[in-house]
Amino acid sequence: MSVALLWVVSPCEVSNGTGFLESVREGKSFFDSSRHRNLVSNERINRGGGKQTNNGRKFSVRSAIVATPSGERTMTSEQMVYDVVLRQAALVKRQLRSTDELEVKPDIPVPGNLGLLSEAYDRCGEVCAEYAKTFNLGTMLMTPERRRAIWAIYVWCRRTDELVDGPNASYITPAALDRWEDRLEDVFNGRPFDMLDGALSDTVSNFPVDIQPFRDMIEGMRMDLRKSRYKNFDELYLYCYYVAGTVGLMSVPIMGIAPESKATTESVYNAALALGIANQLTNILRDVGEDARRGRVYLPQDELAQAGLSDEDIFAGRVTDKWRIFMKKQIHRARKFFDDAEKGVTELSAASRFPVWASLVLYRKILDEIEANDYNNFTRRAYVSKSKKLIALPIAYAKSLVPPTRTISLLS
Ligand SMILES: CC(C)=CCC/C(C)=C/CC/C(C)=C/CC/C(C)=C/[C@@H]1[C@@H](COP(=O)(O)OP(=O)(O)O)[C@]1(C)CC/C=C(\C)CC/C=C(\C)CCC=C(C)C
Ligand SMILES: [Mn+2]
Repeated sequence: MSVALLWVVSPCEVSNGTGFLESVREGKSFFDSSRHRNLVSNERINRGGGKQTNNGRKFSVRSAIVATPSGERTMTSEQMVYDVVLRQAALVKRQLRSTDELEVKPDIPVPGNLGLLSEAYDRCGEVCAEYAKTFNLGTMLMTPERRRAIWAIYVWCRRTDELVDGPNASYITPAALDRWEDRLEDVFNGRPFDMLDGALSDTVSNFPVDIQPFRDMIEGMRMDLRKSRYKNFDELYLYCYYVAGTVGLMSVPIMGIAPESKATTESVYNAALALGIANQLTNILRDVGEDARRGRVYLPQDELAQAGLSDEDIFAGRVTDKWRIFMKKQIHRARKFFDDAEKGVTELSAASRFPVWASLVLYRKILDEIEANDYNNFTRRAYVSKSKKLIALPIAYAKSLVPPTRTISLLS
């Protein structure tokens, strides 16, 4: 049945006594206030209006963890995450290889609802334009169907991130995140709660997007609530997958792999995953000081200790030689993930390559800026100036014109 139709009389709205118009109003009010407003109407998720499950949490990559009787894991985070990559790649392979050939189902023209759906997408576009200007500009080259689908996913990710990072973060509990996950299930079942969810419902009914990366992003937010230290890189990798690698897996089914590409689907998904990991590692390296002021240290504890450093050094914010050597290694690792990602961007459909190259080139430059700041990421925020962005964008555009590999790829 049409998403738009279910949207009007959705069981969750009925059971909550909230009507369609109220949901729409929620979506609208979302745009009324300025940058640091509450992106999610937390009312419903906070007050427990959502469906309850018998056993609390349901699925996530955690369920794929193989544990010994003593509770130890027998797989690395990378192996666990690879299962999700294979699952998403298989879903896409079952459909057509490229969304160029993918039949985008037309919205069922229910009078009055078509306009609402397109209004919902427009609102997603507005959020995207406000929060991610350069990226939004890049999406302008994509086909309208893909562009609006990416907007809808962007908005869901942004709202999810805002739950733990936004103005209402201190009220967010694991139970609230469970309800946000129930709401996600409703989105995938064609029962969106508000108009922004409605756009996502429509997107996931048109493109071969698996729900698992979405669930996993919520799992990353749970992790942020319960954890402020990471024992080693394996633990950090899992966190980075949850909050950012997932974005790569959500985006590729929309962006599409070029029909002429001979790269394997898995290799493209691996590259997408790598870009998410690279971005998040960069984000962590940029925000060391800011995170420390919130009592958080994302850097692997064992690597800090090996470098002769501890949390105290980070809280004190001293840029010492030990710190510089440590940071050089961390930056080197992040760059390797960017290198892995680069191998896959060229395989994407032509119009999708530019926004990805643009975001890759600009995010990667943050690492150069950390170096230029002599590794002071305690009190100086590394950022890419407008002029540097202006120089980088034509380079990204030129890269996007390089056609995909035409021979069977050996990309891992
Ligand atoms: C073309 C493109 C970049 C598409 C992605 C669009 C999209 C759906 C973005 C969602 C981003 C988002 C809101 C994620 C929520 C979690 C989060 C905030 C992660 C951090 C992003 C940086 O944001 P910011 O600097 O604002 O962080 P603060 O919250 O302020 O701390 C992340 C670091 C991760 C973002 C991850 C990506 C953009 C992954 C991109 C990967 C692809 C698009 C796959 C490309 C395909 C190949 C084959 C390489
Ligand atoms: Mn954030």
